[in-house]
Amino acid sequence: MSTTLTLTRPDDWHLHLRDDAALASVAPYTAQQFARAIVMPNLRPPITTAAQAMAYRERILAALPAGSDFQPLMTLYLTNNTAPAEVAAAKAAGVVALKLYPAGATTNSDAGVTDIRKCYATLEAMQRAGLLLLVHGEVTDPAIDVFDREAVFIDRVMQPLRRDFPELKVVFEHITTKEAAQYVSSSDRFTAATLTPQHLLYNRNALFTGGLRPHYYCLPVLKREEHRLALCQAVASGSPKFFLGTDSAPHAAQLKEASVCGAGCFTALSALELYAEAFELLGALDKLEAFASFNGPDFYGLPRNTGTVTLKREPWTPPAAVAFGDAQLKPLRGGETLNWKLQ
Ligand SMILES: NC(=O)N[C@@H](CC(=O)O)C(=O)O
Ligand SMILES: [Zn+2]
Ligand SMILES: [Zn+2]
Repeated sequence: MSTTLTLTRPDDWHLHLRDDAALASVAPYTAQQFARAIVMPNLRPPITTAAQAMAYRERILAALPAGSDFQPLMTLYLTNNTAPAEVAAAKAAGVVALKLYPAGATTNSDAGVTDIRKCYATLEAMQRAGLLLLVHGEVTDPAIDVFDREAVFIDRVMQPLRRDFPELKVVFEHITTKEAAQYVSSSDRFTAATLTPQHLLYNRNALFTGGLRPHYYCLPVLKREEHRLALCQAVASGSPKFFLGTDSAPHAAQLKEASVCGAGCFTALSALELYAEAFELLGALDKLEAFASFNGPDFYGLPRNTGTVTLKREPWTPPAAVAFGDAQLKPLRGGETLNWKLQ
């Protein structure tokens, strides 16, 4: 049994950093674990222009600890009205991707896309410019069961999108089902997926263990065990189409522990430790480095990082709560023992 794991410095390809005091509270955790992160644009109001993305980037850099070399990779929030000209401006500003939120699908998605066909000219411009499309892959049709919304999204949105823009690079974010794992596995080189630690570690029972557990509630919601197993198989296969994206999504504890609980799990504080636990349970620790450090940059067409990080088998307990601006934030597995520790 190995007691030390050394990896090329990893990146987080799906992250929520929020803004203002919340940003200042959470950015240091990610900067400690990762060299780069894809920063989601679902602020209020959303980041929809290159100029807003550049200003947000400056606020992120200002929130980092002195001496940190962490690099935020910026994204725009795709709307029905995103102009093709904004794609050119985004490209020039170093923005790497646009994010598709079906309107109403998740946290801060009300400004999202109501019909993907309204975005076709913009998607065409992205395909030409080489900007990626990142997708929250759930339909919002209230007639579709919440647990089926990802699978139905594949038929209704993903298939037509892939047919109409075959060379647009698409990341199916935070996949949660065997249907999505299968779809991405059998797709061509223009499609990939991110996986969160919670969807590799837990099935939907975690939401109901001894009572309702709001800190395990995120979207897409945790699924049945057969789906978790399919996700585990996908990452254990070593396929380069799957890579690390925590979807760490901080919400103040008082808003999680409320009659209406916001969707999102905060995992940035111990992300690598949680992934190491998942890969160890799978007997696939040898696949962790490619998942965390190679597959993402290779798909995005960015250089791999240099330098390494080390995880040690060393039991520790992350704090049950940390500061989140003036509020509190409860990390997933806070107050519980983890077996791996980032050095
Ligand atoms: N994953 C979540 O449950 N929440 C995310 C939004 C998202 O990634 O869908 C958030 O911004 O809070
Ligand atoms: Zn999402
Ligand atoms: Zn997210």
